[in-house]
This record gives sequence, structure tokens and C-alpha cells, in this order.
Amino acid sequence: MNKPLTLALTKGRILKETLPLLAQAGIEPLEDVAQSRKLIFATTEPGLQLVIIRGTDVPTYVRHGAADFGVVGKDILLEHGAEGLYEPLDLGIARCRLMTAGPVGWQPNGARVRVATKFANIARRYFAQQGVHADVIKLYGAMELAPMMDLADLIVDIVDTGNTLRANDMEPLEEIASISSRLVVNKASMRARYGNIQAIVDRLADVVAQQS
Ligand SMILES: Nc1ncnc2c1ncn2[C@@H]1O[C@H](COP(=O)(O)OP(=O)(O)OP(=O)(O)O)[C@@H](O)[C@H]1O
Ligand SMILES: O=P(O)(O)OC[C@H]1O[C@H](OP(=O)(O)OP(=O)(O)O)[C@H](O)[C@@H]1O
Repeated sequence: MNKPLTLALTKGRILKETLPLLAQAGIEPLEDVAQSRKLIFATTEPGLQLVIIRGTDVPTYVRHGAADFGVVGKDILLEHGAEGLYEPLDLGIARCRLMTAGPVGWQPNGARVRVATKFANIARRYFAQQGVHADVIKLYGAMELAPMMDLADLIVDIVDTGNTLRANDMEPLEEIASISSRLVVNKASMRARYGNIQAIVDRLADVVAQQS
């Protein structure tokens, strides 16, 4: 029997929006993923299994072929690179914007700017393109705290409603990228199992098209 096709899903907020899309495409896990500590789930689709992992790990699993395809935020692809991956479908879920933000009324003061972010590569590229000397400080969460504690002048972070920024006396400044979740496919898997993978991509594309 063929090795099962493996679809790697980003846990958390993306998973909550991915499961209904998959269900509409006729693909459902055989048990309640929210109630389980398991990491691998068989599905109603013969020969297709899901693995549920952190977003930052999805491109790694798919790039190495440990998963054939995956669902991940565009922010993660921009930050960690998308080499070895096809990106055939924008799923249109977990929409948000990647932005610079600063304390309300912030003005540049001098040639350099200190930027706190978990998107260090994106931030370095962005400020370099703008011709701004940025000292990028890598954080792993709660970026809004950094200007308040004078660790940084600005942040680069995800903005959706803007509530997190407002709650911390900050405002969005410039948009770096528009973000949504993408289907990514291992290039070798796409060649070796084209029929199986493309059939699922097509079903998901139909569901996405119905939603827009
Ligand atoms: N406020 C938001 N609104 C919409 N989409 C978002 C928002 N925040 C993050 N996202 C998207 O969802 C993805 C996962 O975000 P989530 O907050 O669930 O995980 P995280 O806490 O950033 O990641 P981890 O748990 O791996 O550290 C992000 O990569 C981004 O694409
Ligand atoms: O503009 P808003 O609607 O407030 O959304 C933006 C917030 O959402 C994300 O955090 P999340 O809620 O995922 O928490 P996290 O810090 O655990 O990533 C992001 O890091 C922002 O802090």
C-alpha cells in the first residue's frame, strides 16, 4: 500500500479556520483534534493523514518531504523562506497585516531606530529597503511591551483589529505585507504524487472560491 499523503496543519488560530475549509472539501479528522493530545490524525479521505504542529515548523516538515503539503501563514513563509515549496493556493483565512507600529505620536530621533520583533528577517529587509539603519531585536512574543520598557523604538508585528496596539498606546505605521494562510506543497511530492495532491488542491480551491 502507498505511504499516506501527509498534510501538516498550523495549530492555533489557523487550525480553527482550516478545519471548516477541509470539512467543506469533504476531509475531516476521524477524531476531535481539540480534545486529543495526539499529533497525527487519520481522516475521512482514504490515504490522507493530518499532522498538527507549530506554524514555524510547517515549512520545515514540507521542505524535507516529511509532510507532502501544509497550511501556514504567509508571515512565516516571508520570515523563514519558501525554498523547495510550491505555494499553489491562498486559502484566504487568518487574514491580517504585517506592520510597523510605534507609540502614539512617535517621531524619529536620530539616524538609527531600534526595532523589536519576532520577524527579524522581514524587519531587516524592510528597513534596509527603506534606507533606514535598524537595530533589530529578536523577541518571541508581546512585542508591544518593548517600546514601553524602552527596549525598542518601534515594533514589527501582526495587526488585525488594532486592539492590541490601542490597548498599549501604540498605533500602526506602515504596512509591510498583507498576510493570509497558504497551502504549500513539497516540490518532489508534487511530481511523484501529482494526481493525488492536485485533486485535493482543486477541491480546496473550489471551497475557497465559493467563500470569496
Ligand atoms: N490577530 C491575528 N489575526 C489574524 N491572523 C493572525 C493574527 N495573529 C496571527 N495570525 C496568523 O496566524 C498565524 C498563527 O498565529 P497564532 O497567534 O495562532 O500563533 P503564534 O502564537 O504566533 O505562534 P506560536 O504558537 O507558534 O508561537 C500567524 O502566523 C499569522 O499568519
Ligand atoms: O490587531 P489585533 O486584532 O489585536 O491582533 C494582533 C495581535 O494578534 C497576534 O497576537 P495573538 O493574539 O496571536 O497573541 P500572541 O502574542 O500569543 O501571538 C499579534 O501578535 C498581535 O499581538
